[in-house]
Amino acid sequence: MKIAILGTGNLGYSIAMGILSQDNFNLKNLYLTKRNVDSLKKWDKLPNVKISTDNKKAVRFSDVIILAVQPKQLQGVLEEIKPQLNLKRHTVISVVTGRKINEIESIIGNEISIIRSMPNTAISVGQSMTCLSANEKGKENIEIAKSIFNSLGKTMCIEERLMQAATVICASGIAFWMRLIRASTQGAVQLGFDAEEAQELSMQTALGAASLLLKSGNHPEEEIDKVTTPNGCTIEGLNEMEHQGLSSSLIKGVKASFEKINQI
Ligand SMILES: NC(=O)C1=CN([C@@H]2O[C@H](COP(=O)(O)OP(=O)(O)OC[C@H]3O[C@@H](n4cnc5c(N)ncnc54)[C@H](O)[C@@H]3O)[C@@H](O)[C@H]2O)C=CC1
Ligand SMILES: O=C(O)[C@@H]1CCC=N1
Repeated sequence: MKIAILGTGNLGYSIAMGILSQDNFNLKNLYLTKRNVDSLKKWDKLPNVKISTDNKKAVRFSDVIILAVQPKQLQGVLEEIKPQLNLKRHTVISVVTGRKINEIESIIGNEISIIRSMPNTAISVGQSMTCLSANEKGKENIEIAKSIFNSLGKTMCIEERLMQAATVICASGIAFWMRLIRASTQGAVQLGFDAEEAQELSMQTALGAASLLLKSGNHPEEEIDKVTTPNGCTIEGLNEMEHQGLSSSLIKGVKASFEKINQI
């Protein structure tokens, strides 16, 4: 696969990290662009990686174009690369928050494959949850996007109207879960563990909880029932957390994030 990432900032960098660290990724060339390429220099020596500020050149040398710039930068980049786009050859994948497929089509047309995608930063370690939607032409090439993002985690094809919600749950969700892990770590320190041990305990326990649900297919409450000994310490802690608004604050946070994303 010949892939270009236009705008290799936080998210673009994470995607590049993921692609370059997966041994089984079918990569021929990876073209990375950004305005100041200094932070990408360490990859310049890799034989299949090219670093540049030149978006047009990156498009000419690639088949899959991943757009990873800020929302306000997208229009300029699309206008710049439009003359280089080949309707048969190129698949354009946008990971830009809040920019709809029809906005992209209004600049580069609807005869080219356009896939709107929302990965999260766990893509750098091959564990992203990535949602995908495509325009009519893009539906023919959705397998290309799936093969890229399935190599870097899991994918789900969704209706485009749900893309903002998916962004909150999966992309912002990484930050939400980090805070929960940090809070649990702080609790463990208060109970006597040193900071490093506390974080390891919290991280592995979070991974174990998610793995239990993934492997068993069970509802979280079914697993909670197995842990909550009657009159025991788990239900005592859980009920106190709920009295303090744990579930309610998470749901309100998700809603606030969703309201904000609709203003971006
Ligand atoms: N799914 C997720 O987990 C996340 C998604 N995002 C979304 O991803 C997009 C990028 O966000 P970040 O990576 O945080 O932004 P960023 O500002 O770190 O990266 C954007 C990059 O684009 C480059 N750039 C700007 N104009 C350019 C141009 N004309 N040609 C080539 N490169 C250009 C900049 O130099 C910068 O390196 C945004 O739409 C953001 O909302 C951001 C963070 C996390
Ligand atoms: O915070 C944001 O607006 C972006 C979109 C999802 C993750 N980061």
